[in-house]
Amino acid sequence: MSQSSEDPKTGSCEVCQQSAARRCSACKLVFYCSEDHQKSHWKEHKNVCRPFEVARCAEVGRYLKATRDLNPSDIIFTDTPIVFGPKPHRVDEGQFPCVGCCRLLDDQTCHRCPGCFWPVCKPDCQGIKVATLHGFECNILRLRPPSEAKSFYEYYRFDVLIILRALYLQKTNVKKWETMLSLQDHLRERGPNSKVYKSIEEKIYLLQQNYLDPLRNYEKETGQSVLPPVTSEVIHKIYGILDVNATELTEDIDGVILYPTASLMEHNCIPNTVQMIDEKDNLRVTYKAALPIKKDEHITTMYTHILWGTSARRHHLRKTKYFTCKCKRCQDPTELGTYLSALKCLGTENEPCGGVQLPINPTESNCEWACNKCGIKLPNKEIMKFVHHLNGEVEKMMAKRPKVEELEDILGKLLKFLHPNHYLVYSIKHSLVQLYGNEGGIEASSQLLSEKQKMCEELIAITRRLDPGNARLSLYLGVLLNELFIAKFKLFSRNFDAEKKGEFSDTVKDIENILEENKLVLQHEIGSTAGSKLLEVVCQNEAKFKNWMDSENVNVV
Ligand SMILES: C[S@@+](CC[C@H](N)C(=O)[O-])C[C@H]1O[C@@H](n2cnc3c(N)ncnc32)[C@H](O)[C@@H]1O
Repeated sequence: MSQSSEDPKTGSCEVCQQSAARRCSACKLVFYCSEDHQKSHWKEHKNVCRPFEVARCAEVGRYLKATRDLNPSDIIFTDTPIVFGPKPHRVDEGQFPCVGCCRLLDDQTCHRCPGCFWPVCKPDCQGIKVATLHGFECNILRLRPPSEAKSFYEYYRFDVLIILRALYLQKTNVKKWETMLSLQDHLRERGPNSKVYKSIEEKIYLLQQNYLDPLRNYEKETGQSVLPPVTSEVIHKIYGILDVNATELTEDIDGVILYPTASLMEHNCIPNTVQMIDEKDNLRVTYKAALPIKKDEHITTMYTHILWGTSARRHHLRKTKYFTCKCKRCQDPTELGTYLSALKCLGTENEPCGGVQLPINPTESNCEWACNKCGIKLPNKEIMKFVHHLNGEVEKMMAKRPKVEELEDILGKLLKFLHPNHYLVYSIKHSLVQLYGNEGGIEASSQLLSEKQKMCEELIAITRRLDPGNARLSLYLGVLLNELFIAKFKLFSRNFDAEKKGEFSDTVKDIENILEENKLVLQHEIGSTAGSKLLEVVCQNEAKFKNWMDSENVNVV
């Protein structure tokens, strides 16, 4: 039941294996040679066919609802992109995308597309020639009249390219064009008085002046029709649709992808699906159940950052997706018992009482915070200002690839004010565990390894609570499990006494379980470069561990 990058038109009949052109219209994954064979196979196929339907409610609009019980790892659907391209937001400095494949580049003296001279990762980048990627827009970009020298980022406005790609759908795939226009655009919230409207107007002006007007002149001169006429309202709509629905790629590829079915999924801060994008299969996405999903339950995904605290997540969702989230995590001041946003209570006159400050009602913007021990209250504004300041300090530090001492220094400062599970503390500790024992080529002390092990275990516990189905944090968890393995294996091999082999069987089992769990967790990341690299490392570590066991003659049944 595998699908190739372009959905095949024929296959072999599920019943008689003859060549077949009739496809199941629900899942589009299986073929039949005749109606009779399709009908006779339905009793069996219905158990694996598309397990959801599109439903609608006043609160959320359209959403996906399970039509049968689903178990973790069950495939819910796969989707191919409607459109893919550079992010629709301006790049002002730093890295910029290759116009062929959106891989990030940082050297302005990079290779150039021979047609339009825009930056590419390599002269033969696959995307340059693909019509729906750079192929079509290249013809338009090269019509731009020579202009006075502008700075690199002012000239190469990567943010408008995705609109040209979307407009091209009118010519290449009317069905995709119509599907795109049927998606939620939130134009009401993005009206003329909004901040976003003004920035889109600026983009439309640029698009018109530099690309669409020269194109219209070209069409007049040659009598060819390249693109149907388009109004600025339609361009506003497309930007709205992209901002509300598109999936962002953030690793080494820096683009956005709009998928048809995935765009109908509802948000939840505890998502019950995992999204797997296959870079090697034309960015096909597969959604699998991450948690058990009962028939009639909503099938959900995550639009924001799972490691952000409630206030930051809700702010992001309000500003970019125009709704307020009311999920279980958002309503719980402790965020599922993780205390991810909690501050230490400084009590009165900076005399700590040992309690923690938590929002009284986190779904109410501007809610007061109160200590869970002494009850002292603080205004939301004060807390937000303080956390914002600390966040700035952390971002500044992380931008310069800090060393262990610098990370420990900022961690010490954060821990004076924040709960040890606070998300800023989590991010510093996540970096620290990767450096402990790996810096400077010096053999780590057993004390440092024990510290590393303890930190990994604490972070793993938080990660599991936040993301019980490994829907979003599998790479984070994979890194932690790998560092935990390193610490435990080093400590074990140091303390190992060949005379007392039997006493170590629990430790061996424990280490084997960590490796096994990590291989399962990283299955979710197999389509990403970082995930597949880490999986390779885990497999190498497993081989090292087995070799060591063999060399020491340790046999645990
Ligand atoms: C990607 S679209 C999802 C499909 C959309 N409901 C529709 O009818 O086209 C995102 C939009 O759905 C709505 N939405 C998604 N999750 C929601 C939630 N948990 N609560 C309220 N609205 C939600 C918001 O309007 C959001 O901007």
